Amino acid sequence: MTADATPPSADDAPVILGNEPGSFAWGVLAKRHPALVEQVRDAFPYGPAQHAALDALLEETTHGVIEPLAAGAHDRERWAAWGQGHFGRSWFDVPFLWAESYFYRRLLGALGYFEPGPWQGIDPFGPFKAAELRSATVDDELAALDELAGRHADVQGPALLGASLWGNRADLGFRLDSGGAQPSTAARTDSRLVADESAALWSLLPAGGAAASVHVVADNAGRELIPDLVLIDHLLHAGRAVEVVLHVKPYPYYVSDSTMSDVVDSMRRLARAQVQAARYAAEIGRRLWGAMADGRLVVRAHEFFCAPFPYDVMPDGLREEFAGATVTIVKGDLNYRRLVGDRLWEPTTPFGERVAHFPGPVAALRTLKSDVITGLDRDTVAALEASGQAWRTSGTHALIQMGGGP
Ligand SMILES: O=P(O)(O)OC[C@@]1(O)O[C@H](CO)[C@@H](O)[C@@H]1O
Repeated sequence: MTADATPPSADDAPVILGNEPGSFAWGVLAKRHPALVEQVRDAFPYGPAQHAALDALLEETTHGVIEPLAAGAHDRERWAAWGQGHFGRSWFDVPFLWAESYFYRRLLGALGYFEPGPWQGIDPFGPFKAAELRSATVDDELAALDELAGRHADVQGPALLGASLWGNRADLGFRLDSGGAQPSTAARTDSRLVADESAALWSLLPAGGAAASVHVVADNAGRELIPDLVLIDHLLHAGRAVEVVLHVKPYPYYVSDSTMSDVVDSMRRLARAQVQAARYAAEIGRRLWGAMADGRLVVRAHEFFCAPFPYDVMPDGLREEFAGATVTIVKGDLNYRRLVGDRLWEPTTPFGERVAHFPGPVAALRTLKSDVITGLDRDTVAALEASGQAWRTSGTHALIQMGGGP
């Protein structure tokens, strides 16, 4: 990673680019994206036009320069504006956040996702998401919920928050780098929270308080979305919240990010868990179904969630929505990068300072899977650095941080 030539202000840290060989960002562009193109290619019986488009995308992203969207693309104007100054440059020389986001838009475009025709709306990551949802690991995780049935809200709440937090480790893009290995329970128990401000979150959501409006900005489908939904059910059922708004992506993104159809699949998986003798999971599924029906749980898919920008430039409509929330829970690594800015911050940069732009209280729940980090105390940073581990990027560490505007 190197500094952008023109950082917005002298006080800001360098914007992350992908042009330093060996860096995390470089690895994503040079290795993770090409591997993903091949995985997707093998997962569907695509025709010659799609294969040719994938070949061209592979060549462009690894050796070429960034091309604009094709004439006639429904969002060509929008991306032309979003990408000013980037077209014609190497994919490695523009902000990493922008390059990744545009890569997913282009990958879907190459497969005919947006065009009227037989491939329109077919999620290229669907087979990977479906396999995860069918897995025995999910059976076990749903069955384990029975242990929480009937327990006090103060026991359920922290347990379910932890499940939602560590669910973020189950990220299909991340597994492209980890040889397809599922994160093991052993790895999870070795893992550490580098910051835990969950007490401040719970203070906004007392059980039985029931006046809160909670927004949840979702991240991955499957093994992350299920615990997110279970946490949402807990907030509603324990009277910690009167309504929850769940924000998902408008189209498939970053491999496993949740779309509306993933919400439906996860809710079905919960509601049908009875057959795996996971009774409490099934009860939760039915309650969530009911909450959707009576409007206490609402799902939204704003286009900004697939935009290549940090959240400090979110559009006014979205800003107003978050301003009305008691708290917004923001899940995952990418959302964290967008929340604090995709820059090489000093790890001790106060998180609160970085998210002062957010229009209301915000809680970040994230396992660490990229170089961006803020809000750590000096001792924690020293211990992490001394550990010799790849603590920033390996997903072995996690955080819960609180901040936000008025
Ligand atoms: O947002 P998530 O699912 O927690 O993580 C997304 C991720 O896997 O993708 C990016 C690299 O492609 C990194 O920011 C991060 O490692």
